[in-house]
Amino acid sequence: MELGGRMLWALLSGPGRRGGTRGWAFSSWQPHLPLAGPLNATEVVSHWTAVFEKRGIPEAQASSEYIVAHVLGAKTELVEWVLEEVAQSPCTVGAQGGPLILEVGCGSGAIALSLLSQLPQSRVIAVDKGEAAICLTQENAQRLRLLDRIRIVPLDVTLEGSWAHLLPWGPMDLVVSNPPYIFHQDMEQLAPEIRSYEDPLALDGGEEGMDIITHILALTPWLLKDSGSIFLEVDPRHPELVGSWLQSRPNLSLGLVAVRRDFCGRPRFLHIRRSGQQRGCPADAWPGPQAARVPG
Ligand SMILES: C[S@@+](CC[C@H](N)C(=O)[O-])C[C@H]1O[C@@H](n2cnc3c(N)ncnc32)[C@H](O)[C@@H]1O
Repeated sequence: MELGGRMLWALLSGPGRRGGTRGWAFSSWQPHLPLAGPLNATEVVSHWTAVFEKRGIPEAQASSEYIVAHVLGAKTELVEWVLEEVAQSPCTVGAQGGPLILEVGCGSGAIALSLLSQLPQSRVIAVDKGEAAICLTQENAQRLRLLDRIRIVPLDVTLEGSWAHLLPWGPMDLVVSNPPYIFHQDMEQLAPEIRSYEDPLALDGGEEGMDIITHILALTPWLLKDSGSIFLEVDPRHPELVGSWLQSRPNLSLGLVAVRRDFCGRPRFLHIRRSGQQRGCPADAWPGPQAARVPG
């Protein structure tokens, strides 16, 4: 966090800033576009994406977003939302006093392990189909001494019948996922270094980016408690698509109850709940697919 803060501070300080005794390599950069304030986060991201591109910095947009998000403390949006829900809703507390959580596509384990460290009564099942991801989550859990509350399971959610052994603790209170959600046609537009080094299966969500998302949702009648919730990170086009998909499948008893935006204002996080709960909608409640169109 401190590094990100220093980096953005140095970046925003513009030409001439030398970084004092903690000199920073970027501090002598001469931005090509003047930064006129006040700026919002999106404008800062755009500005530095352009500068990074000009300088040949790899993953210009992603790097710029990452740094700005980090500085603004927005990097863990999804995790924070889950924590808020747990704090507010007695329904999400499992028999042990903390929610039982399933993470689909755990990658390095960042989401699962953040939740476990914040929820000392909680237990997590983390699944991923990638062997490297499983090993990494295992390593990180060990390093953080959280192994006693996490089960790390190699599993492809698209394979039928693989779920039975996933419920040693019974149905889950929460399902959390940052699944592969990039639209297939957008994969070509990814930066070359992402295409070269990232496993496309970790990112490519199929034609409309919904392949893994719909598998997760379709499995929830077996995996999720009646009062359970699903939190997903998605593409900005997905709130509308997922809302419509759920409306056409009432047998799943799932409703999109809230959407949150990322620090750039894009609708990127979904809260889906199994019906049967009669709670009021939160302030950021999902207005329905028709109202959800993002202008421009
Ligand atoms: C976008 S990454 C997210 C990683 C991590 N949760 C995070 O937020 O950084 C998606 C993850 O989903 C996993 N994945 C992709 N398809 C899957 C499938 N069919 N079943 C289980 N995991 C899958 C990938 O291996 C990858 O680790």
